[in-house]
Amino acid sequence: MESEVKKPFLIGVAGGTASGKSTVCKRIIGKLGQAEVNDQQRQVVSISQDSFYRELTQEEKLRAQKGRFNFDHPDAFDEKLMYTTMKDILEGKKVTINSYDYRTNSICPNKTVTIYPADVVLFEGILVFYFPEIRELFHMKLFVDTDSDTRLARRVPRDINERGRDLDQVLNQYMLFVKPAFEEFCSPTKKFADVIIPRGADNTVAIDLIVHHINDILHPTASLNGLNGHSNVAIDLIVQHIRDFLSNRLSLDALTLSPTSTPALNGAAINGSRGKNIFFNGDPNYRPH
Ligand SMILES: Nc1ncnc2c1ncn2[C@@H]1O[C@H](COP(=O)(O)OP(=O)(O)O)[C@@H](O)[C@H]1O
Ligand SMILES: O=c1ccn([C@@H]2O[C@H](COP(=O)(O)O)[C@@H](O)[C@H]2O)c(=O)[nH]1
Repeated sequence: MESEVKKPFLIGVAGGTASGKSTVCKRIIGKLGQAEVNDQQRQVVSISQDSFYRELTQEEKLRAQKGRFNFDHPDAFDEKLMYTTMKDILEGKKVTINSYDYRTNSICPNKTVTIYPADVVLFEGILVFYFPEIRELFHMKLFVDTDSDTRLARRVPRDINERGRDLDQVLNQYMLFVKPAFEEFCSPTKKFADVIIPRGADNTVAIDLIVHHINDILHPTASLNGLNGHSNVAIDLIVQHIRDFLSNRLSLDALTLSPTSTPALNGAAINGSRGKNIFFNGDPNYRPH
């Protein structure tokens, strides 16, 4: 008998550099109890767009070493490889992806990672919503929206401590490429997101809502509300939030649905009991910042 093919629910997680994309993915995986599960058994896996940086020419490598190569431009990625890999994942195939080395600005030779078929796959990166064909593959799109001061303040120590850079290099690269490319290519893709997560992993309400949603996908029979995880993400999450809220017997007064949460849901916001906002982006023109 043929074994069952796992066709996963694919979630895109976009956001500027150091916005907290990988931390959000780790937090989701941890809350789903998947962090300690071995690679072959995992139901929820995360893949970074960094694995799809293309190989540089010799001339580009020399520029990269001087901080003069634009790693924030869409051309820095192998779009075709990203697309075929995501298609294979969606067909339930086992795939092999590259490991990327920031210190050498290149793919690690002889080091790949096997991604086994899973129920939920998170694909995170600065430009995961940029390429239309890839964008259309996602069942759910999240945008981690952290202000640029915070992102720069995080990127500087990270690049110095973990990516082998010095302060001048990090700041030059940021001013020359990272900031302009964020404004031109990354930030405009926020409008494609189903859910915008202000403050990334600090936003526990948003993370909990997303975890609930994924749990419903992983355990459909356990779902209290019979929601369809592939359809209206914003409405599903709001309904779940209200159900949880009521079942936890918290004060109804603390929950305020924004006036924009009309049936049309053109950019609804929930103000949670701890004053944490989650934006459900139904409106392409909606911008929290
Ligand atoms: N909510 C947070 N509070 C404090 N530091 C954070 C938070 N989220 C991420 N970081 C730190 O900021 C840096 C970038 O986070 P990361 O999740 O790798 O961002 P991205 O994947 O968007 O580049 C890391 O050093 C991480 O530990
Ligand atoms: O060789 C490289 C490749 C990429 N970068 C920078 O990395 C970030 C994307 O990674 P995040 O984890 O989302 O921050 C991008 O802004 C590139 O500038 C690099 O410096 N060197």
